[in-house]
Amino acid sequence: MMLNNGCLCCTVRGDLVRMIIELVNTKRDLFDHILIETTGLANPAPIIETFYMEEELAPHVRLDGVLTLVDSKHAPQHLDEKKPAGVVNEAVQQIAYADRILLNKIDLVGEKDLEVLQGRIKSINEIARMKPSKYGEVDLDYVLGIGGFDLERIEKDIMGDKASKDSDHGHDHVCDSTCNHEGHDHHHHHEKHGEHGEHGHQTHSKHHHHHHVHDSGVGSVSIVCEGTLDLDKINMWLGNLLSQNADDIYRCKGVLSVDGIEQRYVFQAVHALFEGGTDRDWGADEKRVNKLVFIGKKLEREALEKGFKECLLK
Ligand SMILES: Nc1nc2c(ncn2[C@@H]2O[C@H](COP(=O)(O)OP(=O)(O)OP(=O)(O)O)[C@@H](O)[C@H]2O)c(=O)[nH]1
Repeated sequence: MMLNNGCLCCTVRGDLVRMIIELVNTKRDLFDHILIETTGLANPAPIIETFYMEEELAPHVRLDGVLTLVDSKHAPQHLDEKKPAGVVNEAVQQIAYADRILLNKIDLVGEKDLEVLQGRIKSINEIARMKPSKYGEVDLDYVLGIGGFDLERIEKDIMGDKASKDSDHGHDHVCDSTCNHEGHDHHHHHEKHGEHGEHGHQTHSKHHHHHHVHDSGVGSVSIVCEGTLDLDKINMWLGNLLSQNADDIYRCKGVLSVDGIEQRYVFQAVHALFEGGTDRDWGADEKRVNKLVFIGKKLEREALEKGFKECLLK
């Protein structure tokens, strides 16, 4: 089925809803997944938002994830395309919203160029998993059943391999990204990254934080900080942050330790659309480490860290 109007926002939303409802009504039980392929120029946000804003869809379908197919050969030139002030180029945007990235046509680029490209992608979207491919050959599991919006998967998504690496290290720091220690304030720009997960964290050991800002102004900021949050303060801070920066915060995910709640509080948001709840209990000996990742435009790490830190119990 084809959506022909080629437009974004509300028009697509209406058409998309009608098309999905039609599929559900005519072919129910005949499909397991629906793949929506956008044009190369599409902003993924209105499509993602459709699944959260259109109540008609909720009983029938749920959004599994956003997969971005990158043409490794031509991506650099698209990422470099300059747009008028305030307009983010589409290639950057499609990477920023992705849960998974398929780095295709790797046979057409050298290893070095591929590494640089991976670094650039990671500087935009630090949490999307990336996989190189030729002719789009990839296990179906990589592209279906992503669970990019599932609250149960938040921790895995935001920490990836880091979760186990960090706990293996047994870090005993109270707070790493919001601490005021001198000398730990390093910024990564990931010019030479390998695969996701091989993030060089061992070398940065204790106090790492990330502040990735791409030329387009789109990047990721993560906060990893042990401590317990005041419920009212974190509620207020996160609520205000997401509503006041609704256009600029594309996606965010987090696991929080909140005073008076025995379970971990997990959340994810797409612009101002927020979804959160408790998941498992904190372990008796488990360090209560808060982890948040923001992907968006004009993110100010210092301000985010400061705001977050003010929500911690003194
Ligand atoms: N060398 C090489 N060629 C590829 C690979 N994947 C696809 N192609 C070729 O690239 C050409 C264009 O395909 P794509 O870039 O995938 O085109 P597309 O973006 O799907 O096209 P539209 O959906 O119509 O925009 C075709 O001839 C493919 O066979 C790859 O991994 N390596």
